[in-house]
Amino acid sequence: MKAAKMPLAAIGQIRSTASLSHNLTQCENLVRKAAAAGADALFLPEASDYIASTPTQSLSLCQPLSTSPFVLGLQAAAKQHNISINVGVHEPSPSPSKLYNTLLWITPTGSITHTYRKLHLFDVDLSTGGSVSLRESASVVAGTGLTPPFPTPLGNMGMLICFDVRFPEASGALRARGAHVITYPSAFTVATGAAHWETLVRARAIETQCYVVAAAQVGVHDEEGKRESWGRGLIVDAWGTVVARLGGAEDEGEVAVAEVDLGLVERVRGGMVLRRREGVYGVVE
Ligand SMILES: O=C(O)CNC(=O)[C@H](CS)NC(=O)CCC(=O)C(=O)O
Repeated sequence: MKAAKMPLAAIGQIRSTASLSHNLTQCENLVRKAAAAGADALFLPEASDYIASTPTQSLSLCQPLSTSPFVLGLQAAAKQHNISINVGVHEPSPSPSKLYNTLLWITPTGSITHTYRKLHLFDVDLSTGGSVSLRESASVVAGTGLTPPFPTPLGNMGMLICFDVRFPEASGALRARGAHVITYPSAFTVATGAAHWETLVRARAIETQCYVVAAAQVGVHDEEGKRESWGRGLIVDAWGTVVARLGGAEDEGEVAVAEVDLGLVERVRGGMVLRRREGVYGVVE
């Protein structure tokens, strides 16, 4: 008997700028490529709608999900190509001076069925391993909770964003609530990407025994050259093996695909049971 076809995941790599229409065109091209490759879902990076140069510009570009031409355009593309889309965007918050860093799940009918708002904000001032100074909290307000994993054609989906990858408690909680796949759309800096990106993504896959899908922004986002992202999107299986990978700037506008084998997830989990100990982790003497 022929084995049932496994679901196929695609990651897409883009270089968002402050032009929403340019970014939508890039993403629509990736939807076409992913659909042509037979993918069931396309995973796009964090902040696919735009990357601004200043907090003021970011606020001025932000639109409600229900009227954003970027979001509406991707909903239409999902429907046209009969594919699910996971995409990071900005979303207005109740505060007039802050927005949310939000992740959307769009179904092949074009509906937004699940959202997640980034919990951990990237406020850093680094001198080790390159100089990085970014203050996400200047324009972003953190979300207040995890989105429980939900069923998709690829298995139960857990959603997190970028800097969240440094907090294993978050991915661990999603695994405990039934995730088979965890997504981390990202815009890693070049300095921290070179030092940590692949190690962090693979570690989250290994310890949660989940597939991890990590689509990434790549290249220089602004004319002044102030923001540059590391790229190198990855799909990692539940054993920690990299099953799809994109490179740096040469892979702007590219997709990479991998099958999601839920049988592998079960075999990895059954063969190595990561049983938590009760009553010990909360206490450090
Ligand atoms: O600014 C936007 O609009 C989009 N958001 C981002 O690019 C965010 C916040 S500045 N970047 C990260 O979280 C990088 C994390 C990172 O690089 C690390 O953990 O090392």
